[in-house]
Amino acid sequence: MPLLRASRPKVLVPEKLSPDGLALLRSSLDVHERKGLSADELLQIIPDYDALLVRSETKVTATVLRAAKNLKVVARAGVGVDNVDVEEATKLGIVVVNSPSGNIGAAAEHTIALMMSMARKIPESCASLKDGKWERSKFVGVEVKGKTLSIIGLGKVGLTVARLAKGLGMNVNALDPYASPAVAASASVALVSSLPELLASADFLTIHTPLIASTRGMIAEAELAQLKPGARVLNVARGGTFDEDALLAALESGHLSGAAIDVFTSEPPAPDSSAARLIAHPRAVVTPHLGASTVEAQENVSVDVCEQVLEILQGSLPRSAVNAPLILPEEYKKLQPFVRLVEKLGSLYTQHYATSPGGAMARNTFDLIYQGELASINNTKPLFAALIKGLLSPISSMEGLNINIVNAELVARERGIFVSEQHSRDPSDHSSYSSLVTLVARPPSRASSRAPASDDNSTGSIPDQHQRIISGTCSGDRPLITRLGRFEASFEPQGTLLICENYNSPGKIGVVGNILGQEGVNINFMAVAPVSPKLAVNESLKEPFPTDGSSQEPTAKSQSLNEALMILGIDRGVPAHVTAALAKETGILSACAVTL
Ligand SMILES: NC(=O)C1=CN([C@@H]2O[C@H](COP(=O)(O)OP(=O)(O)OC[C@H]3O[C@@H](n4cnc5c(N)ncnc54)[C@H](O)[C@@H]3O)[C@@H](O)[C@H]2O)C=CC1
Ligand SMILES: O=C(O)C(=O)COP(=O)(O)O
Repeated sequence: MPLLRASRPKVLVPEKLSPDGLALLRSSLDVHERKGLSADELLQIIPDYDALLVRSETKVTATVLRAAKNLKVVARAGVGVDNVDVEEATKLGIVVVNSPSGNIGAAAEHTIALMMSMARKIPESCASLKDGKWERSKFVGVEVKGKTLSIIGLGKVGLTVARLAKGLGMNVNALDPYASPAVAASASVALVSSLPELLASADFLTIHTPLIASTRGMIAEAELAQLKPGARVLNVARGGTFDEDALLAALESGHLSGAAIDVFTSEPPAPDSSAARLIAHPRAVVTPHLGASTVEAQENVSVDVCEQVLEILQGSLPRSAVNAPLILPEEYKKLQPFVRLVEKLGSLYTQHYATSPGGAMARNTFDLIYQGELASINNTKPLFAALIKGLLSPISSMEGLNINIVNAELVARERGIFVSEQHSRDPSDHSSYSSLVTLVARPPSRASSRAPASDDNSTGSIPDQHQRIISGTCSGDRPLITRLGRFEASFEPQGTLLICENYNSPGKIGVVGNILGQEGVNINFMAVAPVSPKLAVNESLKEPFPTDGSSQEPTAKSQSLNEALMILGIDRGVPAHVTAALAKETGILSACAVTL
């Protein structure tokens, strides 16, 4: 049974986040806002937390992540994740999510605001006037209309800047190896194929790429020299894309008329650094990383990542995981209930077959068969991950095991679990259900005689009844178990369930009810699952019912149409001695409690 932590999951928020998102968390999580933590303090307290919510200031290093024993998610309330060691998070199975579009408009508008401020010398004329001066001739600017704005990186922010600049009457060209020509054309942006070509045409140059290997130091001395004398540059993306020494030199030499900078290599910049001298330069317009700092953007990103934190802590798919396989929104909608279902199949398997008394013989090779509409989904990685999580979480402490789409394959490999995923489009296989998922645990002899996770049985037909098989479907969003071993079932895999295999004769419900009553256990619902006629063993193998009142584990020979499963939803877990006592009752073959 999973080891549950007594307290509510804890979320650490070491930076200023909009309260709109945090309010979503407070009803189910403990939210601790701890602004101004030092790196050491963060390291000290991080082991306590299940989720960490950051903006750009907190450095989520490998050391922090390794110390974060309970951490399931790092949520970046913004776009850039360069302050998070995503590779280490991936290794540790920690999901990193961001808000890929919540602050795009804000960053683009800030870029335009800086461009206009620089063109019309707003900051310095404002400061002069506040200083009591009236210096009209000193602050003659330039117009942007008819000028060329050159954009490096025509992604979400770059494209929004392009559209705004077109509205100002600018000519816009862009360099981006991954930009769609159709999208660029629709925004009247001319795509150029080389950086020298882009630089040569720029009156204003702006960069909107992430800080990655190919963009670090991208605009250095040689590139600045290729700009027209008097050109102006902007950086609202990331410090480090421009070489700050070279930028300072180009301003000081007068080659550049201006630089507008929102982001710096080190934030806040060290007092004697080039960045600090850039900030002090009279022709630099600077802001302290304010691109995303609007009320609207902060609400957007806060709500976006807080929703994802909730989703992840509830075991659902995050919509914007940075370190997980991409899943299309329409697939997400279709897959989500099945992710829950498959996790339940795995957990039910482990608790019912692998860890229940008499079921200890572990099997590690599984078929996971998708039938019906589900068979047409190609990206089933979330389902695979859900299975691994379901199989393993009942036998691992929740603290130690943090399985998700990021690390599921690695964990499965390490544990020697092999899963062969099969897609069956044969309509006869899933009868009345629009989609059906079946988990088959292969018997050890067959499992060991084949290569792991290859795909024999590729037709998806269900193997024989001697295997441990669980099938399920979704009714709307509700998962439903439709088959458990030989039994045709229909129950929701939710809460604590007592599963008794018994001879289908009168009085069994009363016997079980009595024993549970003595333990003070309430029964919330009951379902009976008969043997499916299709799945019953050949009648010739059938043995007579025991007459001595003893009950035994069912063998292949004793399996018959006269057996049934009784599934009771109960209000608490039952100790092992109760299931043992139940299994000793006449006509009850086995009893097992599972928590799903
Ligand atoms: N100052 C601030 O407060 C904010 C800064 N940002 C930053 O803006 C940047 C852009 O964000 P988004 O537009 O959302 O990202 P995005 O991923 O939508 O776009 C980035 C674009 O850069 C292109 N790119 C990557 N490497 C390139 C290269 N070597 N040469 C040319 N193009 C290249 C990509 O193909 C992509 O189209 C990020 O660094 C982000 O962190 C975003 C929001 C606020
Ligand atoms: O979203 C981004 O990439 C940003 O740079 C915004 O940073 P911030 O959340 O304002 O610290």
